[in-house]
Amino acid sequence: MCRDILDKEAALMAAAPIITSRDVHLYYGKHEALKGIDLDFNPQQITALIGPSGSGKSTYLRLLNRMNDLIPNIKITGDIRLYQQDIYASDMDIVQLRKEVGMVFQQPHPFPFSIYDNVVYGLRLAGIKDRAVLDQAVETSLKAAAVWTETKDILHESALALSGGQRQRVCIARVLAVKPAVILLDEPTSALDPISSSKIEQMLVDLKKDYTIIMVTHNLQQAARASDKTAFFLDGQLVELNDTVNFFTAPAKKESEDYISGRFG
Ligand SMILES: Nc1ncnc2c1ncn2[C@@H]1O[C@H](COP(=O)(O)OP(=O)(O)OP(=O)(O)O)[C@@H](O)[C@H]1O
Repeated sequence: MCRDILDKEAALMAAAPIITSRDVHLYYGKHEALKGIDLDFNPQQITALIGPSGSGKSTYLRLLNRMNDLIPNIKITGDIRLYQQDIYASDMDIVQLRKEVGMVFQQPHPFPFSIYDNVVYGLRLAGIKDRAVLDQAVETSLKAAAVWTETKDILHESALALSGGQRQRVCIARVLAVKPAVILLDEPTSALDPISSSKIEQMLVDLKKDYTIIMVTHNLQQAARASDKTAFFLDGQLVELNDTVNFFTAPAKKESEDYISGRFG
């Protein structure tokens, strides 16, 4: 779908945003959790979504690959586009959308299969059976996710036997294997120890040359170290989107300054 309509390379060369969102509102029943979000995401950048608990970061992130769709009593208005295509259009192929916009969750939960079978899961779903193609995808994806060295000799052992940090990197490899354009991460390191967290952080920085990365994080140091742009959410609104360096050194809004200096949240 999307790639056929607007060439990905052209979008990259023009540095046009890959995802645009305009006046996005989301209601859980009567509760307005997002109150008119305008936010774009550029290729080859990491954008950190930060803000206090309940400010709407995860809700917004999940909108970008329609993970909220099955929640009862939900109402979404506004316009969200991937490669200029309305992802909430009635003819949107959601399987294809989720291939383009992959998601990594907070808890590192691989499937209860081998490491190999985890990584090729999406490819097999897409009908790919050629062993050489699958083998190559496993190696490339595990290398890109910085977990190849630890797993190359145990590919056919259970992914559940790995440490939390290794499991999370296998989950990231599983997403990378289907070659998405965008990777969404919802607090990907909050369940991990500092060493595992920093490996994942470094890996994301290495990956950004090939992806658009959008990450919810509560860790302000992580946002400051790893992201190019920071989007600060408060009470369902986007208070400020800024270059990360500017956000943390000279925020444009008083609420941002209060948040990063620990005055609330
Ligand atoms: N499935 C749901 N049903 C009803 N209300 C929800 C649901 N998910 C989130 N909310 C509400 O929407 C608001 C935003 O929640 P959301 O989880 O997006 O915030 P967040 O900024 O990601 O918070 P946290 O940092 O704690 O994860 C909150 O008031 C929350 O209670």
